Amino acid sequence: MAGLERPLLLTQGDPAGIGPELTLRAWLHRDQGALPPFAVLADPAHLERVANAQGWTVPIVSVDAAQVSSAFPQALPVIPLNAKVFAESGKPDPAWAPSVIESIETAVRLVRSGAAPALVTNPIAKHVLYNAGFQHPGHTEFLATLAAQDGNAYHPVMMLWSEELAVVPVTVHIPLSTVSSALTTELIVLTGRIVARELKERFGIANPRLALTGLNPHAGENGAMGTEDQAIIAPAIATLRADGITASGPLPADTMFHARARKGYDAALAMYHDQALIPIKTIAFDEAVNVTLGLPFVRTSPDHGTAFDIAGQGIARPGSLMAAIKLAARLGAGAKKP
Ligand SMILES: NC(=O)C1=CN([C@@H]2O[C@H](COP(=O)(O)OP(=O)(O)OC[C@H]3O[C@@H](n4cnc5c(N)ncnc54)[C@H](O)[C@@H]3O)[C@@H](O)[C@H]2O)C=CC1
Ligand SMILES: NCC(=O)COP(=O)(O)O
Repeated sequence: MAGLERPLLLTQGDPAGIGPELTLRAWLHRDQGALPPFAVLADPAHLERVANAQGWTVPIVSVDAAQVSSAFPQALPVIPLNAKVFAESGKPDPAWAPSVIESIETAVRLVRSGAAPALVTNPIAKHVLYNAGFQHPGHTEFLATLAAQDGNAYHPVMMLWSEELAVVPVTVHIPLSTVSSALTTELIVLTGRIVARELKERFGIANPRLALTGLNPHAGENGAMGTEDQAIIAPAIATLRADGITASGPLPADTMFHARARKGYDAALAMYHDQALIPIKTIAFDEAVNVTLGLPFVRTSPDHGTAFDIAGQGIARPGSLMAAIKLAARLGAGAKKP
């Protein structure tokens, strides 16, 4: 792929999920998908077992970061983890949590050292990691913690992006019952500023148009169906506009995702996880990409999860992972080497 001088790094994800087989599939589809060179940080023996179980011919080669691009045309380059993995597809086990975490930490270290322009994370199952003591809600927050090792603070923003629609949940992995208390004008303004800045700088949209949902039915029906829309969201929109950002809303969430409405904005900021993710996964499940904004490096991921129900059956579709690889390459092409 033109413009990308360094290879991308993929993390292993949950080794019992569909990440390993999708990574193998992405490499097999590398030419027809016009994918740039990438390596995966994983246990090569585990990947070999997954490939053999499917009867797929995928040569796997252990490399260091400097050898990835030259190895990629002939074999799937793997940067080996210290942790060994004996996972069974479809059978999640917290025993593999150290390998999952090692893969993410190593990928971030390599990206920050300049060895790679971007990372693409394979899906992790949050509850499995929590059972092993993992303290972060998901990748998004963990990556911000790892980034902060440089002494700066980062507010990570989750954006699900596709050609058709981009959505941002302002609150992310919290119980629905706590959304109202977590939602503040400051949080919405901070999120909106990051989205506007990165749509401009990373996605090349000169004047990004943001549309903000309300929280309540009919965006609160003038306060009769809830007060957050007028008391919290409307002032945030006023502040964003005062910043010079094109922002509309609060809009009733039920009518802002149909095809005509989508033409009116570049990103929809929704107030909670499912309000944002249901429309994009309905419209573009096989193409949408999860991209983290607000970090000092590029990170993308497929929109789906570990899909333990189909892992190891060879039927998982690689479209979203391949889209994540392509978007990482596009955004990473502009990333400066430290
Ligand atoms: N970026 C990440 O690390 C993400 C991780 N997750 C994690 O994944 C786990 C499972 O989450 P679920 O809600 O069940 O969502 P999921 O996306 O894993 O699965 C939902 C449904 O979609 C199907 N599906 C998913 N990806 C597919 C693919 N590539 N091809 C064909 N079918 C596919 C599955 O078989 C399942 O029926 C959770 O523990 C969650 O934490 C979920 C979303 C993103
Ligand atoms: N539903 C999206 C999701 O769970 C992705 O989370 P993250 O692991 O990318 O933070």
